[in-house]
Amino acid sequence: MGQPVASRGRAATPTLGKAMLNKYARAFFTRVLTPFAAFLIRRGVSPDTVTLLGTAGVVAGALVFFPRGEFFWGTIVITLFVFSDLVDGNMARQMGRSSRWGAFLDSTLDRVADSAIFGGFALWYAGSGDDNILCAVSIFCLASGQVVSYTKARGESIGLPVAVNGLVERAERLVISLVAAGLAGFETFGVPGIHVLLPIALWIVAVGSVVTLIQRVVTVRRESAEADAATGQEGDRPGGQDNGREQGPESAPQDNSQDNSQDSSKTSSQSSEATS
Ligand SMILES: CCCCCCCC/C=C\CCCCCCCC(=O)OC[C@H](COP(=O)(O)O[C@@H]1[C@H](O)[C@H](OP(=O)(O)O)[C@@H](O)[C@H](O)[C@H]1O)OC(=O)CCCCCCC/C=C\CCCCCCCC
Ligand SMILES: Nc1ccn([C@@H]2O[C@H](COP(=O)(O)O)[C@@H](O)[C@H]2O)c(=O)n1
Ligand SMILES: [Mg+2]
Ligand SMILES: [Mg+2]
Repeated sequence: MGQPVASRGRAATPTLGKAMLNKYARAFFTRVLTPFAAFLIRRGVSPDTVTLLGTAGVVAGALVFFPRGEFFWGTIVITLFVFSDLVDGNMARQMGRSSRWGAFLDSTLDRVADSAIFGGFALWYAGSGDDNILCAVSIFCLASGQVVSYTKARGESIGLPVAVNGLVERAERLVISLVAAGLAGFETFGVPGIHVLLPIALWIVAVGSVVTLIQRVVTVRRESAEADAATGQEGDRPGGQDNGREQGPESAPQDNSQDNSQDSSKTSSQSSEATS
């Protein structure tokens, strides 16, 4: 235990295909948000509170405004709250209290927030937006985003490094769709034709998610074949460890305490992101 199966006996696999925002923007926002995170800590606020309130704000912004076509104000409210996702981890690290529970809560509530955002778009197009195809594209963005996240979570839970993030990970999905929604909201203030940005963004997120899904599935396929070859296991033998549910030592959830001295709850791939 401790190290992903596929990386045992060789150097740690670098994370390939790192998405642009996680690579370049995270460090910038970490610097900008660190004083605010320190302020919240001094006021006795906990990282879990920030995670919960941030998610509640995103969900409220998305489900109150988007179904009514109020994209400008919806985006403003969501933007105010969505950065809590960078603040909570920042606080936990400053406090030296990064935890597995915190990692679980953070990722789980990310899924809730994403569902509300793309669900809000779907509700608009199903109602007054009156466009069945864009309603379907919004639902596709919602579902494919969840599946993209699941591939990494499941791959890591069966002990693989999943050393790829792919073209469009969560930060890209959010930035592309929210910038477009915010700008589309200017239609209400008299800017003609700008609402077309939202459909364009949804199509980009939908296609990008498919590409990302393929990148991750191909990576997990390769890594699991390598891991099975290295350990002499057959992944598809009858009654065998077909899916990691039988928790032998090779398939047990990782103890990442060796991976990242600052954050024992990070997965191996998150560790490589954090250190690059
Ligand atoms: C003139 C006005 C125009 C009006 C329109 C403009 C409005 C502004 C619009 C949008 C800004 C949206 C910003 C959204 C930023 C989102 C940042 C964020 O939440 O990033 C999340 C991520 C956190 O990492 P985690 O480790 O918690 O997440 C993991 C990850 O998501 C995995 O993803 P997946 O596998 O699904 O791919 C999950 O698997 C895992 O479970 C999960 O835990 O942070 C990053 O990734 C770091 C990068 C942050 C980049 C932020 C970029 C912000 C860019 C532009 C902001 C512009 C702001 C302009 C404001 C203007 C206001 C008028
Ligand atoms: N309530 C929380 C939230 C997060 N964490 C830790 O932060 C990591 C995520 O960092 P972000 O910069 O992406 O927010 C997460 O893996 C946890 O280790 C926490 O402990 N408690
Ligand atoms: Mg977070
Ligand atoms: Mg998060």
